[in-house]
Amino acid sequence: MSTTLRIAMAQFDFPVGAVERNAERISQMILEARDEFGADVVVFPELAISGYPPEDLLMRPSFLAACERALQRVATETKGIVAVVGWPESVGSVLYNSASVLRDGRVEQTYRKRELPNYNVFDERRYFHVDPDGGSCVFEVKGVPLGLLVCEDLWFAEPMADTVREGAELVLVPNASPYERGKHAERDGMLADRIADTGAAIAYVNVVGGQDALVFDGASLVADGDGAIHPAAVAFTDQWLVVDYDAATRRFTPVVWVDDGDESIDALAWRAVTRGIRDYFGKNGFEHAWIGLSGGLDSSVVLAMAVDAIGAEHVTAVRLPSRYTAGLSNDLAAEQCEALGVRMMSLPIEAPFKAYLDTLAETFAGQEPDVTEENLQSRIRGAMLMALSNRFGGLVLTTGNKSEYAVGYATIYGDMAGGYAPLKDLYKTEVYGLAKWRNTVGGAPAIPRGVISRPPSAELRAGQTDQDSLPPYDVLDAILLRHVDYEQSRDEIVAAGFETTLVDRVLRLVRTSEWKRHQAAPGPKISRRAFGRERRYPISNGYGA
Ligand SMILES: NC(=O)c1ccc[n+]([C@@H]2O[C@H](COP(=O)([O-])OP(=O)(O)OC[C@H]3O[C@@H](n4cnc5c(N)ncnc54)[C@H](O)[C@@H]3O)[C@@H](O)[C@H]2O)c1
Ligand SMILES: Nc1ncnc2c1ncn2[C@@H]1O[C@H](COP(=O)(O)O)[C@@H](O)[C@H]1O
Ligand SMILES: N[C@@H](CCC(=O)O)C(=O)O
Ligand SMILES: O=P(O)(O)OP(=O)(O)O
Repeated sequence: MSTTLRIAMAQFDFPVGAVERNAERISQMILEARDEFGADVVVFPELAISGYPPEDLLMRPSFLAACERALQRVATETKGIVAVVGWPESVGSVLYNSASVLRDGRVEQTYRKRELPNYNVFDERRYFHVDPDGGSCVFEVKGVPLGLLVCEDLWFAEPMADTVREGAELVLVPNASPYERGKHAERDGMLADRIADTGAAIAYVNVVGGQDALVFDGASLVADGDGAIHPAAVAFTDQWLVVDYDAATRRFTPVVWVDDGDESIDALAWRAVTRGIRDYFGKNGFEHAWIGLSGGLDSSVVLAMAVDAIGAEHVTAVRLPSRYTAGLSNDLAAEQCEALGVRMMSLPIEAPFKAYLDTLAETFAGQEPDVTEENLQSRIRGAMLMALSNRFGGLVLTTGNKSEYAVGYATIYGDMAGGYAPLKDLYKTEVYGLAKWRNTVGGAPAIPRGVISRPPSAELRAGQTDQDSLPPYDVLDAILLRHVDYEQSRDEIVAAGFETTLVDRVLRLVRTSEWKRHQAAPGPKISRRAFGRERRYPISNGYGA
């Protein structure tokens, strides 16, 4: 008779640095997996003890010692079940990204990750080593030989091939794989390759949750030994996934498994950003968001995201009209707050603006007004919003999008003020797409139609629109996508048909606004190349192409 293994996959958030809390939850979850699901094996995501990525916490001996103690404590909970738990394993002065097989109250085997990602957002070689004598990890449960790999290992053929050569028929893979657009298809393709090479089945468990500028989607997977990849589990949601694995057929049957209903690009991006907001607030002890609401697209989308993330009762919109603010702007802001049930305040900035101008009048005598006066208004707004957060608690959500960050079209210490930047990795054209998508999700439009149809404007001088200073966003974004996300040079972009002077201008703006991005708030990465942690350019930079 064929053996069936019940496998519980813990697609949950294990916050970075919360070692004691993580260990306690892991211990409870092991018991839950055994007693409620009848699981034979329970698998946790990569580095579940420390959270991922622990960054330079890994340089603190006391942190590493706490992780080791936590793992040993968790091991004592493993009676009648096998648990796979990831942790940073310190051996003398050497550190490994490890996952241990815990059974019968002890650490039975420890596997050390072989492929350490060191590109894009990953920095693992800064901390971890590869064990030259490491080898594969194969262990039996109810007579079925299981293998163990960690995340990046699966993106290469060799570790899986070695593990299967050592006898594994089913390979368990704890992951900390951050979301970015197109990642689900990439993972499916990679799983298909590994199975085509080896014929072994795979259980892929990914962590979920926002961690500063990263958002992990979970979207865990199982794939049968014949290559059939089951639909991903619902993304961005903490949940147990339970499957039965039939050792004879090497196939999985879902027991507790919810497929992702809407995997459209916009739906996933919205859920990524709202999860990012929720976890940034939750993990940093904030409950309330303050948003300067202008009646323009960006602040309107950020407001709707904040409401979806933390609830309307935890969001305040602030209208900060100036002498240049159109009546329509104030009306649209009010319309949205009414539709979403958000409290709205109005703090006109005319009086402080006039006071600044009066105070500077003598110093600026004979000078023509320019961006100086424009930026003053933006800075007054920033100061007001920060004052509200200082007095009443909470965080200011800043509203800049990727197009604006790319070309420096935002005022430093002005509208760049704030703790978290939800749109930081979304080009303006993508923000339009998300606004339209969100309005299809039922109920009254979350983003007033009038906001979507009006031309974008900073409203910092009479009759201003973004297109006075910038090319149309569809053209700008197409150039930025090539240059920022695909690292194309000036010549390549010009060869693709864009006007030379425009390309030169845009690339110069990107180069000369690097310093602004270095001072910008974090925001969730959802593209293939995000500013901040991923695209790390020098500020002082003599390379112009
Ligand atoms: N999203 C919007 O629609 C929006 C909102 C506000 C402002 N804006 C626009 O953004 C622009 C902001 O103007 P800006 O960029 O001239 O003003 P800024 O004040 O944001 O930046 C210029 C200042 O930054 C400092 N600086 C310049 N280079 C630096 C470097 N390499 N290192 C450190 N500091 C440096 C200098 O003090 C300089 O005066 C304006 O065109 C404004 O209309 C757009
Ligand atoms: N009138 C306004 N009231 C509140 N907040 C405002 C107002 N105008 C601008 N803001 C804030 O600043 C950013 C950037 O504004 P742009 O209109 O893009 O220059 C905006 O998203 C609001 O948060
Ligand atoms: N290529 C992997 C690396 C993740 C890791 O090893 O943590 C991913 O992005 O999913
Ligand atoms: O930043 P906002 O909200 O004012 O949006 P826009 O730039 O589209 O006017």
